[in-house]
Amino acid sequence: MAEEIEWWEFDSAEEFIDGVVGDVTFIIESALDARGQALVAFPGGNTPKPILEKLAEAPLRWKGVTIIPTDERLVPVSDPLSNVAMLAKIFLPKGARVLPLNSEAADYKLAGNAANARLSELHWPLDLVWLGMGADGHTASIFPGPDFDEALAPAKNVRAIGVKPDPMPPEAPVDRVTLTLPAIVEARTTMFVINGTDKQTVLEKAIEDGKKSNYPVGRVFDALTVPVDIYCLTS
Ligand SMILES: O=C(O)[C@H](O)[C@@H](O)[C@H](O)[C@H](O)COP(=O)(O)O
Repeated sequence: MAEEIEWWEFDSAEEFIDGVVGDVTFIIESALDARGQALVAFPGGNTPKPILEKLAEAPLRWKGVTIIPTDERLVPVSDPLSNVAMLAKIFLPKGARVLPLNSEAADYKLAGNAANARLSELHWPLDLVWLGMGADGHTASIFPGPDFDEALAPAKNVRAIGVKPDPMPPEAPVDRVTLTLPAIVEARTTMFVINGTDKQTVLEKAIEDGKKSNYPVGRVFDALTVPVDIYCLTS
């Protein structure tokens, strides 16, 4: 279980955005200073969009930054559900490198294998994994279903796998590729950014239940060893 969990609650969207942007900027800047490059994973969904747009205005040396999605919905990049399309649109103009997890692979398992091969060429671990959470307690694309156990305990050095959620999440009912639990927990820093008191209640329960949790996010918390910051917009 994460040794230290710090909750940051905001009732103003502006302060929530500024709070997350300030901390992510600091983490990227520190990685650039220490290693000359930064490797970060950003989530998809709706909550991060205005935060990412503000983050892109930060005066960072974006050319040294590689960004991957924490997970990807297996849709064409022209689809509004595409996570990498959102990241590419915001950060490619800044000169950052944005790497996709999706591919033209024939099925979701092959797409996972292709993503994993691509990721193996990066300098691990991640400097930052920024995670979102669905109201159903999924995080990244770690969902209940046939791939759940593999996402939590994949073969050695497997950082991404294909996932078929069961049940499918109504907001984006498609197959996915996700970072695996080991790829997430080895990150130098971890943050969760969530929106709404319903999600806050789910996350509190998941953390309390840990290993016994029915929520994927509870299983992730149980495995985390670094301090975790949770940013929550409560209004
Ligand atoms: O589905 C994805 O692509 C995600 O990366 C996912 O884990 C997301 O963070 C949550 O579903 C929350 O999404 P919202 O912020 O849109 O509620």
